[in-house]
Amino acid sequence: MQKADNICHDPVLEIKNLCFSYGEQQVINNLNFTVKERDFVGVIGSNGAGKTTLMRMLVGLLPPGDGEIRLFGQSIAKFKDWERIGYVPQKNAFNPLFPATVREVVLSGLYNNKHIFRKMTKKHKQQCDDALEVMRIQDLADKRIGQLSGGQQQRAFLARALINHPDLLILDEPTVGIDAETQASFFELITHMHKHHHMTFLMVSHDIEMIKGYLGNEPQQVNGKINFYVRHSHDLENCVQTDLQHSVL
Ligand SMILES: Nc1ncnc2c1ncn2[C@@H]1O[C@H](COP(=O)(O)OP(=O)(O)OP(=O)(O)O)[C@@H](O)[C@H]1O
Repeated sequence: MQKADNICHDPVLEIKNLCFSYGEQQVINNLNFTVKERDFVGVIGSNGAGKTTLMRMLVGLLPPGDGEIRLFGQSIAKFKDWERIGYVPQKNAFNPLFPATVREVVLSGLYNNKHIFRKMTKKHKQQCDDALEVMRIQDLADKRIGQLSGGQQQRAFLARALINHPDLLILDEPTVGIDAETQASFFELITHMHKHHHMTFLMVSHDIEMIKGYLGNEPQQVNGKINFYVRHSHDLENCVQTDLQHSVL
């Protein structure tokens, strides 16, 4: 295995003096935090602590309040490379009649708002097939998303987040509402990806045992009610990029 520590420590995300309020209610108060390439960050906190608010700011769905957010070295106000960030939002209960197929859900990950009417090319179709294959859900491609089990749906949403080969993957309580066994295998999948691919992870979870098991017992930082547990890239054995398609998940 090749060791190349020096290429693994660029900051992916820098948060400086960040504050955020909904009206009079202050939710995030003077948050400072840096995530470096290939770190795995677990975000733990009680209900209403502001975790989802923070994630939504980081993916550009909420305008940041006071302070600064930098993504891949660039101020979020100027940041345009949204393909570099994959996002699995909090799971919502699906109406089984929701008309989109798994393939359509995964393909929607290719388009940001500006390109929603972009024509689908052969390359896009191949990217979609690759993401379905990586998540081992090719056989579900033409099923309606609402017909899938909770665990299968989460694989579909993960495939959607991976379709652009993101450098940073943000997951907001990805296993909520899923049985314990499926949760454990989902977590195994994520940690396998962390160890074997050149990706940085930020994951909100209520599963303190799983977070501690992978990231250690003590949070690296506490901000208000939000605790950040971290496993740094330099704790991993190698920093070599691996193509998602060429490893067995
Ligand atoms: N759109 C909104 N408008 C006003 N207040 C909001 C809005 N979204 C969230 N809040 C409030 O902000 C606080 C933080 O909410 P947020 O969803 O970020 O917390 P959380 O840590 O993700 O909680 P949970 O663990 O329950 O998902 C809560 O008090 C919530 O009621």
